[in-house]
Amino acid sequence: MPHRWGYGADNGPDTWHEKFPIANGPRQSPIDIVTGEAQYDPELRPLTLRYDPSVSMDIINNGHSVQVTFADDEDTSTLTGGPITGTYRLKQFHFHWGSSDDKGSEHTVDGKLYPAELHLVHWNTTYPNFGEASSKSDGLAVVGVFLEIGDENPQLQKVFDALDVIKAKAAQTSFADFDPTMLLPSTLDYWTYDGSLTTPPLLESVTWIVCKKSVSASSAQMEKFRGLLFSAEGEPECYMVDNYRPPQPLKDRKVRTSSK
Ligand SMILES: Cc1cc(C)cc(S(N)(=O)=O)c1
Ligand SMILES: [Zn+2]
Repeated sequence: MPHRWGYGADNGPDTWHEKFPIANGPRQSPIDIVTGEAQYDPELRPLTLRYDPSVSMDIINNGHSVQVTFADDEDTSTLTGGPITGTYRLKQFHFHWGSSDDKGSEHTVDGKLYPAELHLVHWNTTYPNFGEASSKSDGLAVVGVFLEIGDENPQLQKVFDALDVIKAKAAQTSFADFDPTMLLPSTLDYWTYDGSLTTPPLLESVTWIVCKKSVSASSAQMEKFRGLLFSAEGEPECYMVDNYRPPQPLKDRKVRTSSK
């Protein structure tokens, strides 16, 4: 059985470079966002996120995260504006979280870790499909939203309620009529930089758009993420926690901000 990548001691982020040498590439993600060094760019436009709940399909435990997938054969749910040109189509969203509330996000802000991070993944429709786009330098755009411990989040509760039936790796269930707009913060000011997928194959094809404002989740809701398993049915149980890559070197990149 191939030695699959993961987040454990013997297959975690520090080992990924062995099979995916791009792990040490020039535009890897996530990064620590140093707010004082982010450059305000007046040419950055507001984000336009137009999501249609009718194209949400199912929710899956993919062995690395919990992911909600969308039908992406038309421009039904799109990202335009912001730092990108053209139209990017929503493909899926997923989360990264910790084993406790003091860690879990992938991006950090002035060294601060959040308990979780939502990633809304979009692909550039100048390419024929997600697979083709994922290998192009301008192929993907991922909107990151931090989760903070606070009031229970009724919109997120629909995601948490589905987790009981997808506990093990490869489990999935239908997840229709979900509007991811409800997961977004009230204002969409953002930082943006050129980066990569944060898990293998770590392709350097992502324009990252990290929202400055976070959304809330209660500690009890966060605990539900931690009941998921990395392991499949019939395998020794391994709880899905700490599925985040730590910040990577900024190297020759600048982070821009949409607001002063
Ligand atoms: C492997 C991978 C695939 C996708 C679509 C998105 C990511 S991430 N965590 O960079 O948003 C990783
Ligand atoms: Zn992610």
